[in-house]
Amino acid sequence: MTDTIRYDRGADGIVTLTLDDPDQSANTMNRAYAASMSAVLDRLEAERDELTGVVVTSAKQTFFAGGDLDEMGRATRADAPALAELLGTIKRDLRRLETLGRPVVAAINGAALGGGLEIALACHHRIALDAPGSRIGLPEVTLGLLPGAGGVTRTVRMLGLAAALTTVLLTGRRMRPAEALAAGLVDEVVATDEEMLTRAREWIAANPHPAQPWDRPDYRMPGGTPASRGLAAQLPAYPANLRKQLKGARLPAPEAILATAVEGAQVDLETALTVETRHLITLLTGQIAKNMIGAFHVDLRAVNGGAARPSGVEAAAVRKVAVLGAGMMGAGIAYVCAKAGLDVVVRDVSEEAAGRAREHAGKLLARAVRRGRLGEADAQAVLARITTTAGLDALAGCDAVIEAVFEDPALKQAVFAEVAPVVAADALLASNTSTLPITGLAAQVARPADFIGMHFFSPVDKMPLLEIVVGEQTGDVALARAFDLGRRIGKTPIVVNDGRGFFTSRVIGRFIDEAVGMVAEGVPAASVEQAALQAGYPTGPLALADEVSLTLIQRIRRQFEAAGEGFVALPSHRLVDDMVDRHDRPGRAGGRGFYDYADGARGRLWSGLADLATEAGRAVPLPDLQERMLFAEALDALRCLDEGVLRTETDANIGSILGIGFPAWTGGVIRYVRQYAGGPAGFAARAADLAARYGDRFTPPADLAARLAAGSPARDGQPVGAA
Ligand SMILES: NC(=O)c1ccc[n+]([C@@H]2O[C@H](COP(=O)([O-])OP(=O)(O)OC[C@H]3O[C@@H](n4cnc5c(N)ncnc54)[C@H](O)[C@@H]3O)[C@@H](O)[C@H]2O)c1
Repeated sequence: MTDTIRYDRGADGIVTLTLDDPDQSANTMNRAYAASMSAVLDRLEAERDELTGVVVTSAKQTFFAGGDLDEMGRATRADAPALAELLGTIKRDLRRLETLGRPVVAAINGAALGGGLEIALACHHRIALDAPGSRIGLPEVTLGLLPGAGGVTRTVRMLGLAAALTTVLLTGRRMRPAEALAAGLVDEVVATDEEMLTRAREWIAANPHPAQPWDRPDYRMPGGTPASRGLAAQLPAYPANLRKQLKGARLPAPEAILATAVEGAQVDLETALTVETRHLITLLTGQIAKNMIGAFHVDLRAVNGGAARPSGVEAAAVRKVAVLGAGMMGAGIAYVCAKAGLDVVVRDVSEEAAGRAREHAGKLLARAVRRGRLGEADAQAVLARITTTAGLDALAGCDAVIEAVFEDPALKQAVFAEVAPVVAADALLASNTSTLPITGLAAQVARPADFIGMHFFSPVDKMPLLEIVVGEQTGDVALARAFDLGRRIGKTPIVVNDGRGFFTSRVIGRFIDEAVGMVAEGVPAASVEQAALQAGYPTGPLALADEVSLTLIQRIRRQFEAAGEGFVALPSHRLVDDMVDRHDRPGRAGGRGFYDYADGARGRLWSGLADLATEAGRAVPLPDLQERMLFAEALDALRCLDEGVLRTETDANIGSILGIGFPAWTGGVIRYVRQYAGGPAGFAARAADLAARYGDRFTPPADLAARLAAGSPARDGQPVGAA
């Protein structure tokens, strides 16, 4: 088997273990690692008397990437014994390392996430290099897993139960080295490689006989053990607090992490490590970890790697961006572009209006400086890259235009006509419209091949998705350029074909329609909101509708109706009209919508809602409430695939989770169809059942099961949304 760890013993008796898997771009906890680590430990133990200490470091850009997700993502119940054995070997060797009787220092030269940090936790001292992009943490929970190479066991013993759970294990936070230091995960942060190795040697010299805290006779768990009086009094509240944090959603990984931590804190270290393995294997062989690994490891890598970028197309890199409109979106787009090192010129109707983009950037930058994420000089440099104007001259030389004026086709066309003669002759022309078809907008533009949709999400600095919309005349160079620009500013770009609302705005509309429709039927609004949160949606649909604004929802629907194009009247339309036209409840910005708002904060659901329903207090079972929302979106996503709006399932899955809050446990909207109990056929049967009860919009595509049959994964878990 490949040797993945180099062993070098210096004249000073210090052994440097260099993690360097020759077959992979990053080190992972695969079988080759396990075999190499066993061999290394045999040798360390044999040479112990001649050794001064050990430094563990890596030859890769990242220190160590973590578990072998490709293998873990395929695990079935039949693989459980082999997995348990592999985990057992990995943990036994890390235990041998920390009980070697010689000082062991982790020289963390890059990202140490998951397995990487778990190796470092088995060292006596951790020094992290403050490398750009370096992140430290245990993000397993975000993949539906738990840290199973000692990560739960050691963080609980190092930080205490409460701190380990709330700062590291349940958040899955990927921390910068300075944050990891503050959280107590590393002991030192240094600026250079040399300093890291010097400090490692110094620490070894000063600590010839170290032991892990938990191996010392006087060890006390920080914050007490579950048996101690203080913690015992708080423990019964933990599951309830977790439920509250998850807004009632039943997610197996956080629950398993809590169980592992509490159980492990009550037993000796060896037993705790076994408890961890047992819980990890349950998660690994279940469906939800597969869904999440599929989305956040496989799909995300494919999308960011350029699966949708036209291959072999050369596209000149964008250097100077014109942003038209300094509203909420324009200001956000200007900020992310400047932050990525691009020059930005923001134009609005007046100097004052345009200036809001700089104010917005100034606020975000000041916050980043306050939080220690950015130096003052760097912040000033970002701000200096943003120029604002009401004129045209400053736009000269821009090689991309991103338009974010009001959602009005005539206005959008007018601003493009104004700026096109001023910017570079081959500048990319992009609109951030959220619903208007790109082909229609391009019709009035001089260079339709360079025209494209770049649909950002609010707030732009936080939301990772970019939906690139290809119009009928959009050329491959424009697509490649938009894609490269998206990656340059740190976004995950999916690529879709044109259509009203494209993919994301259209499908999220079905979620809101279905929820509002249930309120119109007489389902209590609070039940609808709670059902969505328990299904794993990050926000209730009625709160979301208020956020979007009911006036906008009404306007978009009327545009759609006017355009014909297969418009279907829905029960929700009447309710939205009632809210806006008769009761003056336009949504959050207007201070009143489904909720009341005071001083910008969301208050209670409006008490008048029940009076607008056709029936009082309609009882719909919880699984139906949840699946009406999930299915409404999934069925429309399938239609998007049929109509060619969506080009790939991968884009659908990533776009649905990152853009419109489709529950992450599903692994994305099409994976939801595939992994539903009984596979696509089971999904189709349940859709037919919903159609019989609630309306034709749930009728599944006739050949769904056959169409999705290829590559359909075996299903061996239960959907949690209906729990
Ligand atoms: N709000 C969202 O969540 C969201 C999300 C994605 C896309 N969008 C789309 O982004 C666009 C802008 O939305 P927003 O929420 O930022 O709107 P906004 O109302 O906050 O800002 C629009 C800005 O455009 C400016 N403007 C108007 N006419 C102009 C002109 N002739 N030249 C230059 N600037 C002009 C206005 O002064 C205003 O500052 C819309 O097309 C919208 O559909 C919005």
